[in-house]
Amino acid sequence: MTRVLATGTFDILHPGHLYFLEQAKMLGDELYVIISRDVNVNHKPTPIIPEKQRLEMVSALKPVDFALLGSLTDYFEPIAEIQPDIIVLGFDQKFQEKELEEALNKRGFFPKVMRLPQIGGDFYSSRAIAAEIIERKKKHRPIE
Ligand SMILES: Cc1cc2nc3c(=O)[nH]c(=O)nc-3n(C[C@H](O)[C@H](O)[C@H](O)COP(=O)(O)O)c2cc1C
Ligand SMILES: Nc1ncnc2c1ncn2[C@@H]1O[C@H](COP(=O)(O)OP(=O)(O)OP(=O)(O)O)[C@@H](O)[C@H]1O
Repeated sequence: MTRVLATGTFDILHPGHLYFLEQAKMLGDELYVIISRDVNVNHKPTPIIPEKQRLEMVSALKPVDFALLGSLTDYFEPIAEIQPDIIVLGFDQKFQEKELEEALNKRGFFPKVMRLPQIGGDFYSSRAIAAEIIERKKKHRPIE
């Protein structure tokens, strides 16, 4: 049994997320997904969708066997529980493969870390969807 782990915010779901999770699942037999905690999303605007709802939606996706909320304080805590054989990184995740692998090795974990590709599409990004909603709202605002 090969256990794959993917991580992310998954705020407003789109086919880019689905592609990422499908590719991840194809690398092994079971796919675990860690959902970022609201308080830990500091590298971009705070998610619109609260963490429990993000978890509920990701859990329901076909490639996902088990999704869970991440730790509030220690990113290595869920890794110890899950014991993944492979950790996948998305095309835009800031972690570097080698650095992450070294940090994991220091703590006694030896998964393979792999970077997955991007799939293009106009609304294949949560922020692009949010930006479009704001633009349309502006256009349809009645003239005062
Ligand atoms: C190996 C690994 C473990 C992670 N564990 C947690 C965690 O326990 N709690 C959390 O809030 N975020 C955790 N994250 C962070 C994210 O889920 C995500 O990578 C981060 O928010 C940036 O990616 P995004 O912009 O695609 O959401 C982890 C990330 C990695 C790579
Ligand atoms: N178009 C895409 N193609 C492939 N992977 C994607 C795509 N969009 C998101 N992902 C991956 O899905 C995971 C979760 O992504 P995240 O929650 O950051 O969504 P996002 O749409 O990239 O968000 P934002 O637009 O706010 O940056 C990340 O690993 C990310 O690389």
